Amino acid sequence: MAAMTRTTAASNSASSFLDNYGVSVASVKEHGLSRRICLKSCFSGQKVSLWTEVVSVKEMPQKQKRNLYRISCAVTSPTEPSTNQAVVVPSSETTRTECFGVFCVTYDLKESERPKTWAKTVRIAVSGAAGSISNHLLFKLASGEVFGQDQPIALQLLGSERSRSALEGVAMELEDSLYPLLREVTIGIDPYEIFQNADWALLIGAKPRGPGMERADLLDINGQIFAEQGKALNAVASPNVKVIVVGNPCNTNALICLKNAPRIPSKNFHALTRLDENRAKCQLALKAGVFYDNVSNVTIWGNHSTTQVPDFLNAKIHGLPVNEVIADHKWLEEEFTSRVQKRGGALIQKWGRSSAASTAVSIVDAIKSLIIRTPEGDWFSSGVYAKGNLYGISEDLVFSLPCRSKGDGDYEIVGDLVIDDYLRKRIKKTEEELLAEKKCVAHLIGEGNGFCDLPEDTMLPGEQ
Ligand SMILES: NC(=O)C1=CN([C@@H]2O[C@H](COP(=O)(O)OP(=O)(O)OC[C@H]3O[C@@H](n4cnc5c(N)ncnc54)[C@H](OP(=O)(O)O)[C@@H]3O)[C@@H](O)[C@H]2O)C=CC1
Ligand SMILES: O=C([O-])CC(=O)C(=O)O
Repeated sequence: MAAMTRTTAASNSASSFLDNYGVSVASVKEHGLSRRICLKSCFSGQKVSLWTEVVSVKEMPQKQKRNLYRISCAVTSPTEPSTNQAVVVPSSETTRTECFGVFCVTYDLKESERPKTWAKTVRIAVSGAAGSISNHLLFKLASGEVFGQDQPIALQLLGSERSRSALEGVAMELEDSLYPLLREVTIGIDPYEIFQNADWALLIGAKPRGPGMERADLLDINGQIFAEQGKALNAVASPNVKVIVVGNPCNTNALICLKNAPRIPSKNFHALTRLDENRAKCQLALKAGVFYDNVSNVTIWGNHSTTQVPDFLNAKIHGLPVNEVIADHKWLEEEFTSRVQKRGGALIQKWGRSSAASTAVSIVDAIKSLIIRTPEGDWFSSGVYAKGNLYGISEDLVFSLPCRSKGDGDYEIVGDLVIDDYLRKRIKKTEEELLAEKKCVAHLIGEGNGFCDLPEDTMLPGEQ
């Protein structure tokens, strides 16, 4: 693997020194006469701020047909200034996972510019990275808008043979954007490599439903992608990785993914229903004639499909129940619900393609909801593993529910919403749909043979 390298234990104390501080050499790449060294992480501990840079690379005599490089790393800290050396052995096989272009060089700030407080790099794996949603999302992630302006980012981008060239194009645009927080970009087609040590996995890539394709076929084709990716996450991602599944049908894909990743807590898997919540807030604001930041407590129940249940009963405008602000109850029960359910399709009719920018924004919202404390009394919607919910919903599903977070990446399900007959009937319907989808993919979640008997009106929001 040309891009994979390791430091030899026999070299000297440098590799263990580097390891101790969370720094390792990720790759050595030849560019004409020069060699670019990719450091795996720039680490800042709580007690000492460290800075690492490769100051020289010297080719050593060939041994067993491999090049050895002696890399001198200057590692300095306020308390422990030191210079060490490590020997790096690039292996001879070739892989398609590699650090990209400018991201293979050491990030090199002047002493006076070195931030004192930067945290350990957050590793974000993104699948479907050359697709439309990613084209908006990646730049938001790299800019610091999501994780904060003192948080270095590594983007690990998963594509396929199909998108290989486009993926390089994406990485070139990231290069040209000169984001100071973006320390690494790796691109590749093997989830076992791209998901290595991922702290977040944003699973966007999925096959769109083609003309004449049955939903059952879509469930099976995409289910296989998510089963494989679940296995890869299980094998190589951070044990506490947070996974947001966007690729449709996202609830069932998320269920497949978590069932194939037993090492990772099921709680860490989400299906994106935040776009639906945002759409619902917008419609309520429009009807009430208020700006949308006055709308809160909006829940999307169930599946990201046209059976989803946008909840106006528990929602609030200006802190008041929606029912008290919008007198037109017929509109709420009929038009509002259907508008939110079909908003994706309405947009496709206008644009000629499905929501990409607003989906990227909603992924950002979904991440922020987990890393920032939920405002007192409010909640957000996410498709989560429905274990321990207080609403009598089948446990073994990924179901959109009201959630609240302390901002530590974790969340709890909010258990005290009012469910009236109107809501109950509709929640039942979306639950039945998810149970039917689950039966279709039984073969992908270790529950025997898949058998598909889907309700006729099962659709994605973008289908009409
Ligand atoms: N949950 C939600 O709220 C929303 C979900 N979505 C869903 O997100 C997904 C991505 O949307 P978007 O980025 O607009 O789509 P694009 O078509 O622009 O990109 C999708 C990517 O999926 C990958 N892919 C994986 N397997 C296949 C396959 N068998 N055939 C074709 N492409 C494949 C492709 O990348 P590669 O070749 O690199 O694998 C492609 O770049 C879709 O499933 C869409 O339905 C969209 C909007 C909202
Ligand atoms: O159906 C689609 O692919 C798009 C989608 O999920 C949405 O707009 O909510």
